Amino acid sequence: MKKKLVQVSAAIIRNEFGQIYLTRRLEGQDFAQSLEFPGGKGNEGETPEQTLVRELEEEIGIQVLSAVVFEHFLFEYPSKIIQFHFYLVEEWIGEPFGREGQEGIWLAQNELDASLFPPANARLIQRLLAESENC
Ligand SMILES: Nc1nc2c([nH]c(=O)n2[C@@H]2O[C@H](COP(=O)(O)OP(=O)(O)OP(=O)(O)O)[C@@H](O)[C@H]2O)c(=O)[nH]1
Ligand SMILES: [Mg+2]
Repeated sequence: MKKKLVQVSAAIIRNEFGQIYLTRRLEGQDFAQSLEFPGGKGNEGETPEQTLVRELEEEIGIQVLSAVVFEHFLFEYPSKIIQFHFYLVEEWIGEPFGREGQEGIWLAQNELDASLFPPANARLIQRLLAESENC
């Protein structure tokens, strides 16, 4: 059967100290306990940016003021293909917290570890690590 194509928007939320806000996926979700960039699946008729703004409000209670495209890419999982829309978010209102009960942490960009994330994130994390060497 043809795999379903799922649209997902997620954010690299970076503060003035070069730290990134990550959440831990909950039991019952795929990749439970993995770290993730907050975000989620698009609803019918939404643009990727609208999805991002809605998901960040729902999941971590912040209002996005600016989101810059970081990378769009496709990743094939055994059961589906995900079209990812990653944004860099450096301006927002509110203090992020796990609104759905998920743990949230701030981690220095140069301390990201791909082994703690779902496989789709590996290349993105490599890029963030490489870019953090220039800071
Ligand atoms: N948010 C997010 N999802 C990711 C990342 N990496 C990655 O493979 N994914 C996958 O992308 C999909 C995102 O869906 P999600 O579970 O966050 O969706 P959602 O917030 O709309 O939740 P729901 O489906 O429970 O309503 C999942 O299959 C998840 O495993 C990531 O860094 N952030
Ligand atoms: Mg989500």
